[in-house]
Amino acid sequence: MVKDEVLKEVDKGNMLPLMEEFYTIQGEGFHKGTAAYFIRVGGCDVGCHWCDVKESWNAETHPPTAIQQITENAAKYSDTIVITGGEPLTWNMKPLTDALKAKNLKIHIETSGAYPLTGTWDWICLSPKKNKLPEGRIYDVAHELKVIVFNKHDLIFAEQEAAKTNKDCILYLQPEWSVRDKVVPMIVDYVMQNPKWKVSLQTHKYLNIP
Ligand SMILES: C[S@@+](CC[C@H](N)C(=O)[O-])C[C@H]1O[C@@H](n2cnc3c(N)ncnc32)[C@H](O)[C@@H]1O
Ligand SMILES: Nc1nc2[nH]cc(C(=O)O)c2c(=O)[nH]1
Ligand code: SF4
Ligand SMILES: [Mg+2]
Repeated sequence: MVKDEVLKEVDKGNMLPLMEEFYTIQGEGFHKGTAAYFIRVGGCDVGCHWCDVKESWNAETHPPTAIQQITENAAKYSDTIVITGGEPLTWNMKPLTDALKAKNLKIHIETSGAYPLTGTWDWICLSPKKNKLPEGRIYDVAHELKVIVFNKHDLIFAEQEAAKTNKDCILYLQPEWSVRDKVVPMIVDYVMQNPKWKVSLQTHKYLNIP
């Protein structure tokens, strides 16, 4: 395919810049401990200074890949697929989620919500970022809110974001990895004082798995 055609297919969501795929254990949030196949889509301009996958940001460094290929491969590994990135909602997720659904797979997303929600999802983990806030209906449909705590102010931000969510949304505070020793005691204290929140840890990093 020539470059222009590829760009058009990426625009429609029929091809996606694929950074990596791996079968692992979901490390974070509600489904932690559950085996799942991860699809990491490149491209993100949210710019979190502590992002643990900065190599994902530049979409041009990740090969545009046909969703049929992504889907057929993923189906071999697991009945639960996690779409992450980068920021997956940079792209139209409808073709990918339609194709995964046609294979009867459960589809989860990890998203900052910085761009409009596309695709159909069995589980939405919304991890909002101060520098590019989610807008619109994602708060109404998110299954879990996962706020990363880098400093004390993030607890105030967490409450502001929780106030926008639906009543069934499960609320998590997750330590930013590089400052975990400092913020874990603060989070523990906060959750005991405010038990509507739960703690989420990046357990895959403790397990030394992807
Ligand atoms: C790399 S992001 C990709 C998906 C999407 N861009 C997002 O931010 O939700 C996956 C998850 O890891 C979290 N995360 C990224 N860097 C982290 C870090 N240094 N410490 C803790 N969580 C982090 C994000 O907040 C998000 O919940
Ligand atoms: N094991 C594992 N669990 C995860 N949960 C969310 C992740 C992500 O980067 O989106 C992630 C990841 O990178 N690895
Ligand atoms: S939104 Fe997600 S992928 Fe983008 S910089 Fe922030 S943590 Fe990284
Ligand atoms: Mg990760």
